[in-house]
Amino acid sequence: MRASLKDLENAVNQVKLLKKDPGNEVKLKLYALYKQATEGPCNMPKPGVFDLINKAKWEAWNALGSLPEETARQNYVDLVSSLSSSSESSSQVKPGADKEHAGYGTLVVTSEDGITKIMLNRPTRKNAISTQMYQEIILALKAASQDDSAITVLTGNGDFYCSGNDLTNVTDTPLGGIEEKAKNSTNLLRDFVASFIDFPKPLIAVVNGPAVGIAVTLLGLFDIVYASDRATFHTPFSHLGLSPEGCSSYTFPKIMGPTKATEMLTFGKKLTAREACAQGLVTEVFPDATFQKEVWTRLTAYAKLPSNVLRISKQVIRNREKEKLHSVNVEESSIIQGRFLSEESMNAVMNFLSKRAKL
Ligand SMILES: CCCC/C=C/CC(=O)SCCNC(=O)CCNC(=O)[C@H](O)C(C)(C)COP(=O)(O)OP(=O)(O)OC[C@H]1O[C@@H](n2cnc3c(N)ncnc32)[C@H](O)[C@@H]1OP(=O)(O)O
Repeated sequence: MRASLKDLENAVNQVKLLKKDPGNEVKLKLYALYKQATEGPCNMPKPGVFDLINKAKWEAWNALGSLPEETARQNYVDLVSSLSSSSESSSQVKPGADKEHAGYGTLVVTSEDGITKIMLNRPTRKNAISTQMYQEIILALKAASQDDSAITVLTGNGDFYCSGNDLTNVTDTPLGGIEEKAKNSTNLLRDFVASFIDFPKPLIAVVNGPAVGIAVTLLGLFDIVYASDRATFHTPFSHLGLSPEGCSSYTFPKIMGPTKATEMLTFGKKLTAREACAQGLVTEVFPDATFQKEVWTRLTAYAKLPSNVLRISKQVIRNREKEKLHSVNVEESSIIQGRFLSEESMNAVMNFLSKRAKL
């Protein structure tokens, strides 16, 4: 039986529920099949050469030629069905599933032995931070700040800690266009960073693998940073036409001195875990083979200390910097808003999306 309009509608809803991001190529295919199924052959003028995202969409749709609408509908439904079954059968590690907090799509949040663990859970995208993940981290930090755990840990699932901002975040441009997108992204970035500045209890980063971009800059706002010796620390802002964020323009020079900070933030020098430790960004490095065991043993012992005094000590150490950090965050966010709209930044993102560039 051929797929009906109702089947198409159901498949569109199913796409929103996929547990795994299907990747840009599949998303383009879905876009093209949907347009073909609902509007017939491509009827849009070809976008200009710099409008790379719309050009990619146009090309995908146009490539379907005169494929009949019913066939496109069927192909769309079949493609979604294959994505749904592979997403259901994918077995991601979900430690502590019995203590898991429900309601997160991009994170696994667990509380056990006085520790709330927020684990970035997009391992097939190297834990890149999607818009949804930014929002969920804000919510998870808010919940953790009010729960009865003594400490909170941020870590990554899979071989990466986090590959930074998800570069496909720019592709869902709202009706207000790219300016509105830049404004929304900047507001989200500002609120996201603010939730780290304001976090009231000890916040520990368990850096299980490479860290990129905003995942690195934020480390200056953590109270302890433990790293596997496999981890690397890379802030390729200039390569991406972007400026420093996460309060790093203030915290990095304080932590490592202005010249080392410049090598990282301006020139994109990638540090090994041992180099990052020597520069004070990382607290301690562990061999990867024993990383999880050693770190969790230590954290479990720390979490047994009286939780009120842990909060108070953190606040004594950090509070006098808070106002300054908020003003740095506002300033950095406003500068990066302009960078998002720059040709340098747009070209870098497009090069990544069209697979011409990788770090
Ligand atoms: C809204 C606030 C904005 C705040 C601004 C923040 C600034 C930053 O965070 S800048 C840093 C941005 N991040 C990057 O530039 C990293 C881009 N990724 C890479 O260069 C590479 O993927 C990697 C070096 C991280 C890993 O390379 P590797 O060969 O090991 O793996 P891949 O095959 O490339 O990755 C698997 C899969 O994941 C996708 N992916 C990885 N990182 C990102 C990302 N940051 N955004 C979007 N997608 C990412 C990658 O494309 C692969 O996808 P496919 O399987 O579909 O090819």
